[in-house]
Amino acid sequence: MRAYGIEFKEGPDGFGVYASKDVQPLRRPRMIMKIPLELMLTVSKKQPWMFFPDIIIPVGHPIFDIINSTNPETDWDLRLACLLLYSFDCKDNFWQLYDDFLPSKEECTNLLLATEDDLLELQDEDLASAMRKQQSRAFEFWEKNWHSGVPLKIKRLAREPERFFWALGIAQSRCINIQMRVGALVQDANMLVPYADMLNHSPEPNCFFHWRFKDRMLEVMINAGQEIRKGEEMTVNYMPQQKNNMFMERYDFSSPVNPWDEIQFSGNARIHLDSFLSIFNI
Ligand SMILES: C[S@@+](CC[C@H](N)C(=O)[O-])C[C@H]1O[C@@H](n2cnc3c(N)ncnc32)[C@H](O)[C@@H]1O
Repeated sequence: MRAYGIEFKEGPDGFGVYASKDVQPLRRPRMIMKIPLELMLTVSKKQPWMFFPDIIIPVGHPIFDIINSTNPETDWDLRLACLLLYSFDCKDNFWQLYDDFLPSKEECTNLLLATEDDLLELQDEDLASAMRKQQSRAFEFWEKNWHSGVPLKIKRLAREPERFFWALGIAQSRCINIQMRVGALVQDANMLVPYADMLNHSPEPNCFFHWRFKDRMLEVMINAGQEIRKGEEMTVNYMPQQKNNMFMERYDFSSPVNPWDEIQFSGNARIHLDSFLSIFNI
C-alpha cells in the first residue's frame, strides 16, 4: 500500500486521515492512496456471487453455502461479514494484521452490540426499535448457521453471536459500494478497502471521493473542495442527504451539524434537532 501526502492518526473520531502537507483546492482529483486489489474484501451485490480478488473460497467450503443462503436483494452486509470472518481464519491473511487497526469488540460502539439498557438510554424509540430488528436479524442468521452441528471450520469463525455482530458492524460501517469489472462483466459490489476505510465523515467535507482501478491497484483519489492545511483532517460525506438516525444505525454516530436534521419553523428560523432536544434535556 502507498500513501501520498497523508498520514493516519488518532483523533477525536478514532483513526482518521490527515494531510501531511498543504493541499490546494484542485479541479482534478489527486491520488492519496494506492491499495493492491489483493488486500480488499469484495462481494458482488447480485448472484452469481463473486469474491474478489484474493480469497478464493475452496469449492464445497460450507461458508459458500451460507453466503449463498442470504437474500440477494438485501443481505450484502451478512455476506461481507462472513467473508471477513473467513479471511481472519485463513492462514497468513492480511486481515489478521489489519485487525490491529480495527476497533475491537470491546471498543466497538456499533449499536448492533448495544444492550437493551444502552438502547433505552438512546431515548429514541424509533432508533431503538430499528436496532432491535437489526439485532434479531443478525442473531437469527447466526443461530441458523452457527448451531452446534456445524463443522468446526464454520464454528470457529464465530463461536459467540457477539463475534458475528462485531463483523457485521465492521462490514456496515466500513464498506463502500463500487462497480467491479471481471472480464466483460461489470457488477456492483460491496468492498472493504483497508486504509481507505480510515476516512472519517463530515457533513461539510473538505474532500470528495474518486476511485480508479489501475494495474491491479485501487487508486483512491480525492478532490479537495477547499484548501487543506498540513495537519488538518481529510473528511468525506458518507451519505449525503441522510438524517442522523441513519448515521446512528449504520455508523454509530450522529452529527450536531447535519443539515438534514434541522427543524424548520415558519419564516427563516431554523434550529438543529440536537440543540432543540437538548433545550428539553433530552
Ligand atoms: C469508516 S470508519 C472511519 C475510521 C474510524 N474512525 C476508525 O477509527 O477506524 C467509520 C467509523 O468512524 C467513526 N466516525 C467517522 N466519522 C465520524 C464522525 N464525524 N463523528 C464521529 N465518529 C465518526 C464511526 O465510529 C464510524 O462508524
